[in-house]
Amino acid sequence: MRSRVFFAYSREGPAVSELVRFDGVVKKFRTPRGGRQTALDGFSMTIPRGSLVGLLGPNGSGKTTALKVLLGLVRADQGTLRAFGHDLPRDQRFVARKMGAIIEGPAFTPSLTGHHNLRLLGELHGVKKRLVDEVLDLVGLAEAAHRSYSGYSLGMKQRLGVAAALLPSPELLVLDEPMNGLDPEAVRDMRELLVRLQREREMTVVVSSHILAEVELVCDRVTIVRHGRVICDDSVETLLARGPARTVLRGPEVSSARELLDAHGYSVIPAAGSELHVSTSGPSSEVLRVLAEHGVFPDEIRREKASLEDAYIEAVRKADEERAQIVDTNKLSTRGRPHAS
Ligand SMILES: Nc1ncnc2c1ncn2[C@@H]1O[C@H](COP(=O)(O)OP(=O)(O)OP(=O)(O)O)[C@@H](O)[C@H]1O
Repeated sequence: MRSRVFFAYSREGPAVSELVRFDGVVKKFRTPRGGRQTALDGFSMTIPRGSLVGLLGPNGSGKTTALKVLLGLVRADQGTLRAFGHDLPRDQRFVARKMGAIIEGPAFTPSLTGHHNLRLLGELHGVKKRLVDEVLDLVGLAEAAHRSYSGYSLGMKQRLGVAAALLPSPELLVLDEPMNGLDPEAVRDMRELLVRLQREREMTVVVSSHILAEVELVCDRVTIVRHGRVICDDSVETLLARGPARTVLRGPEVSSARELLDAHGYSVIPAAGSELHVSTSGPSSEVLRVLAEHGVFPDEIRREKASLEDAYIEAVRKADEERAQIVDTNKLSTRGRPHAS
């Protein structure tokens, strides 16, 4: 039989396939100088039940704010948010019981052991000691459970954070940058843990991250946020299939090729071994034509499948282009408007 921790599937009748839906959510913060900082600007996304969602976006794009709104830590100014078939913030208390989270790093008492820290948190949720042992085991900290938290590595601290988030037996686990600052081994442990929670425990997991290669490996869905708006909310498969292909150029002339292609609006990433990765929605021959017209001839050219990084950079570039066009159009229409007399 399933343990109590994870026996959390819908008791409200048929399973809701869409666990969360943000629709046009707006959040503006007051700044110390009395201004307004827009963190969410019509934010819309869905979280399907059972998915492992990667929430991506540049620093300050609104990821943490969106997660805080979902968790009831911040109140939206406009828009609608539904979770588990309930409206938020109206039914926040009901929905809160179904979610576990780490936002901006968990706070633990350094002098206490991992086990003791969790016992104290467990008392808040009214959970039994057995459950504390179970979550510690699940995150791979059973052996280190009775060591003091201050001696834990960063990876162990992050996993203890996940263990704490699992204490309320959540259906939805929300983790803000759980892989931040971890070494490759700890990243791998965290990746395996997330996949296990999703596949074996049937949990829905949302992770915000800047580590695109990891997101590509573990997530089945990606939401990209830019300037408080969602510019892509899709399965990783669809995003990669729809995204640009990559033309790889190699040779001594790649730095001039980079300048040229940059100037022609291509997304260009320099890589190791004098390689240049060029995201292209059209055929590689278009890239070669631009180079040849300027007398630049790479030694080697090959075409590769795009990575999530290519798709991400392309999505952000397109969104910025569209935004710049809207700004230009607004400027023109303001200039063209007759002055009030
Ligand atoms: N409490 C607050 N008061 C004022 N401004 C805030 C507050 N919280 C967030 N912001 C601003 O809202 C915007 C979005 O911030 P948020 O933390 O949601 O971004 P993020 O995508 O999570 O960034 P990062 O990747 O750096 O964690 C930023 O401009 C930030 O400075």
